[in-house]
Amino acid sequence: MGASKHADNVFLTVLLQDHIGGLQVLHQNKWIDVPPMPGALVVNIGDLLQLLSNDRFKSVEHRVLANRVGPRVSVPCFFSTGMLPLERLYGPIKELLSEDNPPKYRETTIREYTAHFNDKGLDGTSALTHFKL
Ligand SMILES: O=C(O)CCC(=O)C(=O)O
Ligand SMILES: [Fe+2]
Repeated sequence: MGASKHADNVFLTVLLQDHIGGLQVLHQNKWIDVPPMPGALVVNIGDLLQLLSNDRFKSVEHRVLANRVGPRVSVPCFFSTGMLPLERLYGPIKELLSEDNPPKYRETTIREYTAHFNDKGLDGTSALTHFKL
């Protein structure tokens, strides 16, 4: 199993890796290995937390290389309302906004956001761009 470059379409992901590894994060335009550590959980910021925090927290672009000795098992736990048909709107948290920090994103529902993310596919671009003001 591998995964091409993407950021998660959730608020937060908590990930348990096995000893095989293969997860890489994009840092300063370079792919960096996230070495597996026994008992450690990897916490990834997702696109929705980036949107809520008005870019204060940036979602991490990551990928998984499959060309390692396998088999590989990973257990990601995604924090989101998922596909629940909620009409609730999410946008940059009002308390964080000011004249110097105007909203960078329009409000959206998790349903709309997820639909856009899925339609777009893992083409290496950020789904957030679509919601930028
Ligand atoms: O398997 C992994 O280490 C990460 C998987 C992943 O990026 C995802 O499910 O979004
Ligand atoms: Fe991911």
